[in-house]
Amino acid sequence: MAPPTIQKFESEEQVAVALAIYILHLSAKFIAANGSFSVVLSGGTLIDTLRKLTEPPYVNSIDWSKWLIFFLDERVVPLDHPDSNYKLAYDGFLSKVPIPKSNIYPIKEKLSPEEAAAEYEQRLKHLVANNTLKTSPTTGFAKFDLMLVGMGPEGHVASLFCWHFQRFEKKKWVTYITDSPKPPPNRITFTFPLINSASEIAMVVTGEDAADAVKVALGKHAYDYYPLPVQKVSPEGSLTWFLDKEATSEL
Ligand SMILES: O=C(O)[C@H](O)[C@@H](O)[C@H](O)[C@H](O)COP(=O)(O)O
Repeated sequence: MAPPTIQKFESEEQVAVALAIYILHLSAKFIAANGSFSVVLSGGTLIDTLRKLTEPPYVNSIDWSKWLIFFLDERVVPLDHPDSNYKLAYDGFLSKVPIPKSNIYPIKEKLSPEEAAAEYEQRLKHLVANNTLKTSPTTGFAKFDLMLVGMGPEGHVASLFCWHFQRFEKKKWVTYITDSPKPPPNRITFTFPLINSASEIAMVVTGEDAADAVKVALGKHAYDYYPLPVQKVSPEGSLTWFLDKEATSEL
């Protein structure tokens, strides 16, 4: 992988603008090349940081009909539950842009975490088989155009946490956790091999809660210790960090 691009901004507002411009360009590039743009969303504060995309001039400059939306991790709750990442994304972003409903891929309800993970993985494999999604020629995993990844204060990404075995998964595309240290406990999550097969990953990290983990991941001692989950994000394509001043305050 090429070294990551690290973009630091004075404020979260500036991160939101820069992220909108970055996504706008990628959307145009991938749609011109393939006729579609596959985007994977995290939960958390990322959804609010996408708000500029729902406003002029960005909202009118994107061919939303070509977007495909997936979820990097999801809480195993009904889709209208306050803990649902789908609900968070729908209320804060998806309901404000004209992406066709059939292009949005939430988890299936009323399944156990294990069943929900297996079902999502099967659906992704089906979308690869019918050429809706691309495949990485090197890994054989699905190759998403863009993953928008947030980071927790202790360095987790997706629902891949420190001291939990899911972060070591090598074969599955999607796995599950029933004792997530961040509530709620039942979740499904993309695995690192699937995450790292992506063309583009944006690590979007704002706020002072993230400063310690940013220092570990990007500071001069980054490789002296056992890596945080965020340090395992290393895509075949490009990795771009979007950071505000608070998140970089310990660097
Ligand atoms: O289910 C979730 O909570 C998320 O998908 C999770 O992986 C999130 O991206 C990070 O925890 C960062 O969250 P914050 O941006 O809110 O700190």
